[in-house]
Amino acid sequence: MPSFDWKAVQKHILIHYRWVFVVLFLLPLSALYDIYFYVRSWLIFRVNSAPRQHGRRLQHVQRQVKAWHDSGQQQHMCTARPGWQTISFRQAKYKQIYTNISINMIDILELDTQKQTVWCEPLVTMGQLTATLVELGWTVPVVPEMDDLTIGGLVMGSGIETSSHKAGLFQHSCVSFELVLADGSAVTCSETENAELFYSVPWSYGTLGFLTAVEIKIVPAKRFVRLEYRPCNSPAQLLQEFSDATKREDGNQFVEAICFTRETAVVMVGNMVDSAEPGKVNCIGRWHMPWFFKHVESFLSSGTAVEYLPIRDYYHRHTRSIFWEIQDIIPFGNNVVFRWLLGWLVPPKVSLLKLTQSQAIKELYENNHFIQDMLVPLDRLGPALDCFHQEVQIYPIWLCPFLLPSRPGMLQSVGDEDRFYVDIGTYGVPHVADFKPVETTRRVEKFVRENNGFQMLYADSYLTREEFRQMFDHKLYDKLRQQLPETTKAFPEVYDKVNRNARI
Ligand SMILES: Cc1cc2nc3c(=O)[nH]c(=O)nc-3n(C[C@H](O)[C@H](O)[C@H](O)COP(=O)(O)OP(=O)(O)OC[C@H]3O[C@@H](n4cnc5c(N)ncnc54)[C@H](O)[C@@H]3O)c2cc1C
Ligand SMILES: NC(=O)C1=CN([C@@H]2O[C@H](COP(=O)(O)OP(=O)(O)OC[C@H]3O[C@@H](n4cnc5c(N)ncnc54)[C@H](OP(=O)(O)O)[C@@H]3O)[C@@H](O)[C@H]2O)C=CC1
Ligand SMILES: CC(C)=CCC[C@@H](C)[C@H]1CC[C@H]2C3=C(CC[C@]12C)[C@@]1(C)CC[C@H](O)C[C@@H]1CC3
Repeated sequence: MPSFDWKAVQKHILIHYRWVFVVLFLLPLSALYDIYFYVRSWLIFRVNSAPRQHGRRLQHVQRQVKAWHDSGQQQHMCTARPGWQTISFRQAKYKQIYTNISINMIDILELDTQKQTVWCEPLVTMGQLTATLVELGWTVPVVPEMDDLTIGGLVMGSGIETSSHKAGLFQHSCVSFELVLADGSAVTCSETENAELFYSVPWSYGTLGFLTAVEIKIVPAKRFVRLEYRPCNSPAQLLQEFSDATKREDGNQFVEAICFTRETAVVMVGNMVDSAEPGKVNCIGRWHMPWFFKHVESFLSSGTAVEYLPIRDYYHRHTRSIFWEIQDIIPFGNNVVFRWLLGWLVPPKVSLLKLTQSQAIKELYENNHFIQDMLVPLDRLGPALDCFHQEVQIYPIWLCPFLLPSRPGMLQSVGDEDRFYVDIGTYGVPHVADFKPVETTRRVEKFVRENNGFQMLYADSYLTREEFRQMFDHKLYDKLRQQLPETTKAFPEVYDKVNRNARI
């Protein structure tokens, strides 16, 4: 009588019935968390207590860094933000070894409508910022999609959205940064003050100093986004439609595409408007509405169409379904009965999914899942889609164009001129026979490197240190690390924080 393989049964349940735990526990917990921080942020902003608290919090960060300095600088430093709270695929191993500096700065400090900027602390999230600004008729030029993305992570890492073909990456909307350096001094930098530091902060992953405030441009927000859906039925049609929409000078404030197969895609072009045509408003963000990407897919059969989305519904259109990742977590999540009954609790927080994932789930995502955002020159989109199709065959694919301005810093486009790039986002289960995470990812990384592209570093990066330095221009970064006080003692290099071996 063969013995019963309890471990196999347990693994099967943990993987195939994860939705039970997610629906019964994580969804309610996530909702409670969001309600608490929404009310807290609303109150703090209304009573305007944040600016006074900021000075105290800044001194707290400085004191911690000076204490590290006085204790003999035994270990590198990093922020104390728990790794499970970050919108990155893994948790940072170094947080258990380095000296953790608490930067619990989570408030919007000041909105200056004359200067048209907003001052934020680094743990302000995109959901918090849009909820505050849009109500007042303002927004920021680039609103990265997911609610829980923080200003600190989007500056020190990277941020992109469908307005990036006009406004660049999130970093290109930033006017100035306030940082605490390795000697405990607080400095501000901008294009006119400490400019080399200003250009080196983006993509530095907290290895030049601790970010304590960011000044970001604001632009007027209108009530709706007029969104035009343009189905494409061949790769050639997609490339033409997507490139024309991206390069068009006037209009097209928002451009993105979702590829549903190698042949089919929907290009979406949007513009902010103050009023909507009757009967064409789609409040896609409402709890009971379908997942956005499923709604977009329906236009492949119904043809070109125009809708008007309330602006916050548009900004966070992929949030409820975590792009399309939720289908692997709650497979029936788009079912109309589930949506009407429990849709108001969705999505589970990425942080809690990270915090509670079992070893079986981690192994499943390690060996049968691929999550990457690769940034390639727009004129290499065709070969890039061929490469992704050959290597992983994951659909949908998210395409988001962006303008990379010619500026000093880690991201240098070929020929030192402003250049259009495209973010190719692939998140899901590979459908190729011989998927091997390391070998496959390294082949894709090689394609991206050879085509003057970049890898978004929230994902698993298998680049060697040499390959990483080929992909990202370290000239100014290395100069700053030598010039800034105590920096090489205080912080590792970016590579040491983002390569796959630095994460679990
Ligand atoms: C149900 C649940 C869900 C959670 N989900 C998240 C999450 O998605 N993101 C997350 O950062 N933490 C999350 N947390 C972690 C939360 O920050 C911890 O409970 C933390 O230890 C609370 O710290 P505190 O008691 O000092 O509260 P507080 O001092 O009020 O909060 C401090 C910490 O909470 C987090 N935080 C506070 N406000 C925000 C904000 N506006 N945006 C992002 N983070 C903020 C930051 O990590 C911050 O360091 C969650 C916790 C629970 C119980
Ligand atoms: N639409 C988009 O653009 C999306 C982007 N992303 C990714 O998510 C990331 C943002 O995730 P989020 O959770 O907000 O960021 P994280 O907390 O993951 O931070 C990213 C990096 O920035 C560093 N950092 C963050 N805050 C500070 C600070 N105040 N001072 C110094 N260093 C800091 C962190 O250092 P440390 O490790 O020391 O804490 C970490 O290395 C982006 O970088 C992007 O790659 C994900 C989804 C969508
Ligand atoms: C639009 C850009 C630039 C990036 C989008 C990236 C996201 C789709 C991923 C970033 C972190 C990822 C995580 C997961 C899904 C996809 C992301 C949100 C999980 C929730 C998948 C399930 C695992 O158990 C936990 C993962 C945490 C990180």
